[in-house]
Amino acid sequence: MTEPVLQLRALTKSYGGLIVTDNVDLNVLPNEVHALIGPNGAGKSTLIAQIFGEITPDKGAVLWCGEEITRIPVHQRVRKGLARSFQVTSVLPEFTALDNVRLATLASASSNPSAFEVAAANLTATERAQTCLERVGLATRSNARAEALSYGERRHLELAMALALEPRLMLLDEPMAGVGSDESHSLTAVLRDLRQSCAILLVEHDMDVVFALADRVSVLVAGRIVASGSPAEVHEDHEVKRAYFGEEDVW
Ligand SMILES: Nc1ncnc2c1ncn2[C@@H]1O[C@H](COP(=O)(O)OP(=O)(O)OP(=O)(O)O)[C@@H](O)[C@H]1O
Repeated sequence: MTEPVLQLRALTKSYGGLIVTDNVDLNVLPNEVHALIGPNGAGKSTLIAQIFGEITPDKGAVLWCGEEITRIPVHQRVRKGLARSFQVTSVLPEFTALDNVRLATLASASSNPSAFEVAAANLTATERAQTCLERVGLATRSNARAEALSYGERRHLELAMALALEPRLMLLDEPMAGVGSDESHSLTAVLRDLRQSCAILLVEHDMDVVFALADRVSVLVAGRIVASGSPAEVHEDHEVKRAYFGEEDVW
């Protein structure tokens, strides 16, 4: 059986009396797109932050390829191959698209390099950055300053920056938020291509995107996973319809 790249075991997090993540079990297999859906306030972003290491869970475990990483810092997770798409605000506006991606590659570089390693890394970083920009369809914009890119192009740039880390799993929290329908189609195509390189845990409200991309879907309601399965199975799940959508089928 294929070993999951990521496993969550009974992950639990509360704020005061509010249980935001309630005994969550979830796994992501290599090269699958696993969508995490749920209504506003269900706890999706809090779960992603616990996986990435920005928030420490109260109980439970995060396993990376079978190894427990529940309490290790973010940068160590990144070195292991976990990436989170950068927010638009983390793009450096006065730097070119290429330099933004080159900088992202440094996050996975050695922390104490020799001069030879620095020179080699520089060359490799440029080549790697160019390849990443090509993968997301931004090759012709590599020398444009990030501030000159459209909002949709910047979202593509964030993906290129995450890809530069050569991740085994990419965490994407609402990558389509705020983009128009043309850009949404183009980002969907990019994500479909990316899964050849890595697994994706995708938080997304747009069900067309979820159905176009996901191999599996897990549904989070009030901090609990209420269903998990193929998109078709989840679509037919009565508890999902009741808890998430009311009785109406809005898909
Ligand atoms: N630091 C915090 N302190 C107190 N409550 C918090 C904190 N962070 C999140 N919450 C609460 O936890 C719940 C889940 O929030 P979260 O942002 O994870 O939900 P979400 O599913 O990502 O929502 P959305 O789809 O709207 O982004 C919400 O009720 C939120 O108000």
